[in-house]
Amino acid sequence: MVGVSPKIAPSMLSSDFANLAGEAKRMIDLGANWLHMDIMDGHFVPNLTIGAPVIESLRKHTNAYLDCHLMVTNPMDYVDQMAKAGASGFTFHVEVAKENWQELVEKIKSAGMRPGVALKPGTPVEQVYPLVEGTNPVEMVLVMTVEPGFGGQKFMPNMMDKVRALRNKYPTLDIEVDGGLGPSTIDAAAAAGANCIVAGSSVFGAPEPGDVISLLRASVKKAQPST
Ligand SMILES: O=C(CO)[C@@H](O)[C@H](O)COP(=O)(O)O
Repeated sequence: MVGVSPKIAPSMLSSDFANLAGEAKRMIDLGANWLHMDIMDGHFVPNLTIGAPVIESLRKHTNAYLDCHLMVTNPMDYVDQMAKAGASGFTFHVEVAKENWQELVEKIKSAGMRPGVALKPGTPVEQVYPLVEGTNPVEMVLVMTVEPGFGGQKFMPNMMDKVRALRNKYPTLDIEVDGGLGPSTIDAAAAAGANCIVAGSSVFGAPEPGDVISLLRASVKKAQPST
């Protein structure tokens, strides 16, 4: 397997939102590569979290890569505001972009963000292939390993078939997994080929979050020895 570098991205959904800047700094100081930001609209998923104003506030306190996962029904409406707010990555859901993903990817890139596509557990992996292979491809695929909407859910091991299929087809693609990742599930995800690891409750709920971040990274490195 060609090496793709590990990116450990604590999900800030599990952080203390009242102290977001402090929590972000704590995660970066403990070795996180990215900060994973869950944007929800209360429609695509049955939960509401943060939007561009909070990203804009956080951006004043950190230079970190803000890996934004848009769990929204109309991602196109969010591109300009997220770029202006300081988002680094913009990952939209394939389920709501079947008609306009080419225009959407173009717009995300033009706005200076890195495009990614996410898929829910019930969505066949084949649906994202055209987005990875197009002339204007996405740069990351996010395989949801829980139903999107809430932290603290149980990892779905059968999603590893999707990760394996993606890694076999695309040796250098960034493949992210999100939901239920922690010390007991990381080895399965890493062995399947995931290199970008989102982890919320396992990091923020640990007595030593830095140890969990290190363990997640070590597992990805072990599975991909050339990184
Ligand atoms: O996108 C989501 C939930 O929709 C995730 O980013 C969760 O926040 C991950 O939390 P844990 O499962 O790691 O607690």
